[in-house]
Amino acid sequence: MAGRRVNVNVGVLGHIDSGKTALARALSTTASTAAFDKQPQSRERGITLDLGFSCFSVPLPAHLRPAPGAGPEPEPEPRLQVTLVDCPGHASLIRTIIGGAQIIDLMMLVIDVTKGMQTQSAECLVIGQIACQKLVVVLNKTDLLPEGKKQAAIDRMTKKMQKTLESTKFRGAPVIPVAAKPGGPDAPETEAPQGIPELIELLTSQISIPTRDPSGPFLMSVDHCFSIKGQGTVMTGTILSGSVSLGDSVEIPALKVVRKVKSMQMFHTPVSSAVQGDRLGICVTQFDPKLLERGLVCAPESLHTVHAALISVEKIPYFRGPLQTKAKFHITVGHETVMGRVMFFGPAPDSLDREPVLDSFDFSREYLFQEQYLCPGPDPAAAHAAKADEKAGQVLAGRCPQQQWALVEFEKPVTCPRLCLVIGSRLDADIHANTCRLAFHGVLLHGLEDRNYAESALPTLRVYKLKQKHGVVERVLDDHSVIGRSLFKKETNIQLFVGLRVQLSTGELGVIDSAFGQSGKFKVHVPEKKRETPKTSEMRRDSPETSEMRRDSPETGKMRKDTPETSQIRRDSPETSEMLEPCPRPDREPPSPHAPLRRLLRPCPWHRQRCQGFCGSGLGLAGGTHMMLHPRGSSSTRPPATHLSTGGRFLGGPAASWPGPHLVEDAVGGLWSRAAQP
Ligand SMILES: Nc1nc2c(ncn2[C@@H]2O[C@H](COP(=O)(O)OP(=O)(O)OP(=O)(O)O)[C@@H](O)[C@H]2O)c(=O)[nH]1
Repeated sequence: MAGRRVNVNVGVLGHIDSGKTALARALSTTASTAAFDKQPQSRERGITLDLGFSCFSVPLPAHLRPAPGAGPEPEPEPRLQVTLVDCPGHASLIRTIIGGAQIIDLMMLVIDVTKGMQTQSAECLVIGQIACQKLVVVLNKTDLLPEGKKQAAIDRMTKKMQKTLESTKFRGAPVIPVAAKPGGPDAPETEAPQGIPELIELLTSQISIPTRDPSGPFLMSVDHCFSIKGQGTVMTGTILSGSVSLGDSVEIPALKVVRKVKSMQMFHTPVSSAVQGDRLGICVTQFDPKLLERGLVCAPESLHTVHAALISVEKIPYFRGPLQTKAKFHITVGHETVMGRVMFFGPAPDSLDREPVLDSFDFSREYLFQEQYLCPGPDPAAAHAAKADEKAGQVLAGRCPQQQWALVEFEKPVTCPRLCLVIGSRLDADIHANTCRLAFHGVLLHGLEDRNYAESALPTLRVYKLKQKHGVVERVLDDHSVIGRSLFKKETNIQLFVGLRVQLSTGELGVIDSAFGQSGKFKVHVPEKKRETPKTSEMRRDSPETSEMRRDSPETGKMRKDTPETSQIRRDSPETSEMLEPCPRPDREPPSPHAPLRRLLRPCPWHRQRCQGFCGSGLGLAGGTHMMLHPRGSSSTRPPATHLSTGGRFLGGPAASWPGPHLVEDAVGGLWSRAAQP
């Protein structure tokens, strides 16, 4: 058995034909069964079709040796084994590239020096940013540069690459020139590669050994599977977590098959155990290799097969266009890529600034449904996204939350570990279009294993839509109460809304106290003392100004139906944000926030058939108002817009910040509505 070597995985990524395989070949001393385009199809087509693995080893550099006295006694001649993961460059093989990038510790981005950054080099850089911590840029084919101008051309390209990296997390990464196969394909094999010792020196200086953890469940990503006569079936791959020893039982979860480990090898050398980060071949018996091309092998029952997942999501800035709810993407989860449909959602408005949590999903929190992923900054997609959500009434006052999530529903179940990387892409996009096909990335926070998750799990997901409607203050009863109307129909059971918050256009917050009469009117309690003003009567429903506005404004009617205009107004109104603050009403606790509302929610159009209203939109309260139609800063002499908002729970501004002293006639409502239960 071989002694332990320190193994690191270095990915070789780049545009097609940049010379990745030639470079891996020039660097390697040992090839695995799947290296250097050994597949007959690869040779026929002259391109890499699958991940290729090969390795070289060097004396363990001083900076990687444990300090004297720290850790176990070092071996007499410890070595660093660098496993090269040669990824395909062809655009159609991006899912293989994504799979390869997830098992590497350092990425070599190979650039054809005569061409510079090309489309797939850029995609590889994006993948590297998501999956990898360190980068070395290799400028290949320097032999093709004219002799007299070689150095100047290399310097120019080095500068260009450094500039490209400036806006990435790899800022300041080293750039090195080489010629992996001087003279090209027709050059004699005796033609020595150039710059390889320098590259090896650079790589060893850049490598840092990630903390390897032998504890935790064993998980290995398998990239090749083949049989050896008289021995059994060999699965080769990289250990993603835990460790494995001879005689252990391992499961192939996609097939629900458990087998015992008969023998193991690392680059042709038998070993008795292996840990996280090691490149390994596991031999088992009685398993047909045709059943598994690539996938996962794990400790029995340590992985889950999921039909949908809740993921933390981040848009890839280079992806053009919006990320829309209901859109389908190619979703890569670990080493599997399947089609999936997404629904985006963000934090409730009162927790926009919460720090992102990337290791769990909190079902006890409330979330805000989003028509689209919200982009910060001057991204063109940002404006688009904001508009769509504005239309849908999902306005966060122009703010972008710290974290956004998505529910991904897979077209077929995927087997994956918890907290694994997820990448969403548009692999059907034209590969010649020179655009980034990678749309978003994230972490799988919670997998939904039940096939009937729509009925069993989704109702516990508290995703809401923000809705609003306008109402009218009909008359003032006393300093602390008013009678409102036009929020409810005659037949509505107003009792269900008692305790919900309303906000007046002048800023006072109130709470629905009770029904008033039989015609859908209601009594509002306003804790803050309102100021009597002659304006009150002027602003009554029967004031000519008011009725005129009502008649003439088509928007008014539309607002009542929660149309785009409604949210437009929310955004333009200074009061909007106040509606979203916690409500001061220490003397009275809100009722159970959502239970009474559920009956009144209508199903989300998306889930109508699926889960009978999983993210159903709520109904708004209150009727329309002419005041709402005046944008902020309007020169109109009319009073400011009036808001009467209600919520599934109390949302309002602290008492000290309540603005206006007036109680006015008209109102706008808002509702932070709860997803309906089926
Ligand atoms: N002149 C010259 N040609 C090179 C060099 N390196 C590679 N090539 C040639 O470039 C072509 C592509 O090389 P590969 O190593 O197959 O490129 P690749 O990036 O692995 O290709 P894919 O994996 O299919 O994307 C081959 O014809 C190589 O002989 C080099 O340093 N100089």
